[in-house]
Amino acid sequence: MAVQGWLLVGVLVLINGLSWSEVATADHVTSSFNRSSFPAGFVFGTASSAYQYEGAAKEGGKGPSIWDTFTHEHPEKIANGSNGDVAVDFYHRYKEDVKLMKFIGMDAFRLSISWSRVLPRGKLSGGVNQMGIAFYNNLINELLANGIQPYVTIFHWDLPQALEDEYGGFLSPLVVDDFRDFADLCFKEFGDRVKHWITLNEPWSYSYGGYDIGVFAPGRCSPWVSSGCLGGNSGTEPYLVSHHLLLSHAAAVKVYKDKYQAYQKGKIGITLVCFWMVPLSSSIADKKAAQRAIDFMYGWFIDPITSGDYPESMHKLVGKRLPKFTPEQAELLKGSFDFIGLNYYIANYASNVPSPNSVNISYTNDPQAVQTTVRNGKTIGKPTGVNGFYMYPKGLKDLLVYTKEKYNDPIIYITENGMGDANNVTVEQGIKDTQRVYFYHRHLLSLQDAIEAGVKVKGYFAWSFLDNFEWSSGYTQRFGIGYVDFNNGLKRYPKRSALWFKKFLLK
Ligand SMILES: N=C(CCCS[C@@H]1CC(=O)N(Cc2ccccc2)C1=O)N[C@@H]1O[C@H](CO[C@@H]2OC[C@@H](O)[C@H](O)[C@H]2O)[C@@H](O)[C@H](O)[C@H]1O
Repeated sequence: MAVQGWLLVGVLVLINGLSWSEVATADHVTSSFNRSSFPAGFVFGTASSAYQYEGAAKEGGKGPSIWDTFTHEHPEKIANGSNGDVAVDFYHRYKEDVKLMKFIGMDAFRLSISWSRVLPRGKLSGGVNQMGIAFYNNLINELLANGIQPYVTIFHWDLPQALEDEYGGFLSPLVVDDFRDFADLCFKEFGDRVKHWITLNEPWSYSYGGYDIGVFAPGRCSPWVSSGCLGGNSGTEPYLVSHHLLLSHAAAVKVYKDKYQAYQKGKIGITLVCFWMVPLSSSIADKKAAQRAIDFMYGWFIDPITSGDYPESMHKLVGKRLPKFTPEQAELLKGSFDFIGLNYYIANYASNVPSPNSVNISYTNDPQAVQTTVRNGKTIGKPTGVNGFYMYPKGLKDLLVYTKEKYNDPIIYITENGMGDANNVTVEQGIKDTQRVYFYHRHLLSLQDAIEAGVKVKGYFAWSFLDNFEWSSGYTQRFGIGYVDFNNGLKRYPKRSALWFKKFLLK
């Protein structure tokens, strides 16, 4: 749908008996809360990832990724057996979509590079796919031509299948040099225009999803966790994979700082995810359990890149199963970022597990903390369209203040924040996402509180720009501020939330 279409929809909102102020009021927005409520230069954007958006899975010289393999070989692991073969066809429609981002008034767009689109065989020695390089150059140039800054994630889980086949991907230390070479290629080809780099998206999710519970590619876990896993050990492999993810991150940062940053003058960081953890009771045991839950989800990664080692609680509870950094690796990791990217979605209650499971050893069981969402019959927040996900805006501020106080007051970008709707209503109903407007309004108020508390947050990215392929949920959940009609040519429509952002972002 061209921009004119979105403009028309905007006008229709007015004609449809709802003036801006009525829409605004109806959508919990006061005209006093808007872009100017944030520091000058604060960046507002939306986020995406290659496998969830691009489609063209076998086009333009792209090689297979583990997500292409996982969705095709194990459709039972994805809702409705769907996949990212076409996704939302961003590969072909990016120019139209960039115009829509401009229509909304976004300052930036977060995208990821498909490793196997630029290096089909995963390694430099396997050859660079110039059509892949051209796609990302065209996309970056289109964004810049429309006044939108590209924030680029180098790895958003879509490992080339060739590297999984050759040495087990991130289970092997061999991945570090190949990731370093991939990152180097990205810096060389795009770094003259890309000034914000994110090495990894949510290493926690890649390890936990792919190797502890096996719901994500490559679908590994212990047999007692799930009979559907394709081999694996939930007590050891998540720790090995995260170790190699961290070493890969550090290697890429070193290359950027040694070879490019001085003259390209960009910044580099990593995106981590953390649920805020609320002790289920005021007992010391539950307060300690909440801290352990944060250590095992967030400290697992932010501790090594700030102190050069894993959290003490992980050493204590994981023991010999936790890999060790050499002194040289620790030095490479310490301070390996200019900013921290943080993805925030939900909070959970955490409570102590009094009798640890010594038989079923896994990453999930190691923290001896169980996460729930109900206390005294009341859920932790308002429900969303995603089972088990409840709104907890205060957790965003709490997580930010925790990071400021515990990790030496780093520069932070919120690189993802959003909520999902169930994909079970008509288009007309789906675009009236007043709950999402409420979600964003409340979370931006919480973000404003964090900034007022002195947290150095420099930007905020809504997940997501468009409804897209939501991993194991396929297309059954909609996270976009832009609606995609999967049953009618992937047409795009602005949701109420997109129009709310347009008003919020007016300069
Ligand atoms: N999806 C994740 C993390 C998945 C961790 S592995 C396992 C699978 C899963 O859905 N969840 C729950 C979850 C979801 C979101 C964040 C953390 C944890 C898991 O813990 N993170 C960000 O969340 C965004 C929203 O994810 C959806 O969250 C609800 C899920 O039901 C749905 O499958 C997932 O795509 C993704 O689109 C982004 O690509 C990704 O960076």
